[in-house]
Amino acid sequence: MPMHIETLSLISAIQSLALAVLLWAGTHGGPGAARTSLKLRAGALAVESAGWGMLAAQAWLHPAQLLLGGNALNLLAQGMSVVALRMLLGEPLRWRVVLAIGVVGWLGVGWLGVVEPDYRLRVLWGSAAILVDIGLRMQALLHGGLRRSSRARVALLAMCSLSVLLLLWRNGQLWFDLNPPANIMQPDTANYLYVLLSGMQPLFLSIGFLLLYSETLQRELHLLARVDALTGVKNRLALTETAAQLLSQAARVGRPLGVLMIDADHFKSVNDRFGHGGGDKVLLALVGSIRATLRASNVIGRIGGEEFVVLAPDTSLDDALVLAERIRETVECTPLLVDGHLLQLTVSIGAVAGAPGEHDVKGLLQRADAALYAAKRAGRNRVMAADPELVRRALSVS
Ligand SMILES: Nc1nc2c(ncn2[C@@H]2O[C@H](COP(=O)(O)OP(=O)(O)OP(=O)(O)O)[C@@H](O)[C@H]2O)c(=O)[nH]1
Repeated sequence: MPMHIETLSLISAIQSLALAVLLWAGTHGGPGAARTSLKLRAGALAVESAGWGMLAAQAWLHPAQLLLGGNALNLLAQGMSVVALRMLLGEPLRWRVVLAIGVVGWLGVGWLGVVEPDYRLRVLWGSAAILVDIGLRMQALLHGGLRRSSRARVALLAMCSLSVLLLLWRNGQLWFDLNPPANIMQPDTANYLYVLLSGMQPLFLSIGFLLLYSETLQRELHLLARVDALTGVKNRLALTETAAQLLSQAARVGRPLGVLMIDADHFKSVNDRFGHGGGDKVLLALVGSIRATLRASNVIGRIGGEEFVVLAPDTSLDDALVLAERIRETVECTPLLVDGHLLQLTVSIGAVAGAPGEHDVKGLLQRADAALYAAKRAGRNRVMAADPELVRRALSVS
């Protein structure tokens, strides 16, 4: 079938531009870094489109203009895509490396195209630069904290591998074919195939990038839905999930799980005195005090207004009581400065330990809550352990 490199290039230019517009249109909303990466990817597509446009308009361009301009745009687009992908994955951007690859690649291609023309070496040089860029992408995909099952990861890794194969085939064909094309514009089946396949890459890479973008948003939403916006600790949903995991773990290793339910005393009066904003600052400071007494394996979450839960793996009831007393003492002995006034906050704590093999998170939290209720009733600023009779009574009250 007769084909024209110019026509193929024009189709790729239009396709890349359309993709750039689509991706740009999708950059509204979404969290900061992911949105910026999508914009960068859209920008790369626009630059790539201009590169294809130059190839399509080769009849009106001087060969040196086409060579230097086309390769500059191509290398720039590759570099921008690498940085966009790494940004989306939260990996170090390595933009200096990317810039150096682009500049060295472009200078080499220019030298081998204008000063000492050698088509095969020029393609090899340009391909080497693009291969390093692809390597940076694959490295980010392999180490970027994506789940192994991530579809976007698989799709993009496959695309990168195909790009490598295409470059290897292109160079192999130039070095080992008996009758290789003398330049990209020559009407030749290998050239048609190369231009056609490289022209399809922006489409497939963009689909992979969008898949990755959507996975990233889902992951961020999942995390956001599990964090308490004020204090940054786990919220009720996340804490219940973690408690269930820790209980299963405790059952597996045959060790108890300590649970503390902590509630600030007379917090309403704090709000009345300092306003809601001042109360929020006190809650933040309270989390800081509690955290200061915890071990790395302990987990803290906020399950209500001024109510927190601490999960302590491998902790018996006795040890949980010791930990609770340490928290109570730390809070009592740490005066808080709110709007220039010193505030002496205290907490009441209910302590319980999930027996090895226990799986009922709700029941465990109810027991801790009953112990907390008892600590409040007994005068506040104290620690109480759950006892069965107390729990029975508390549950019949609620
Ligand atoms: N500043 C602030 N206050 C909150 C927040 N969530 C709940 N509160 C307040 O916490 C107070 C809790 O009051 P109560 O349940 O009566 O308890 P308390 O005054 O601490 O009394 P005891 O728990 O019985 O010692 C209420 O005034 C709520 O408005 C919050 O996110 N920020």
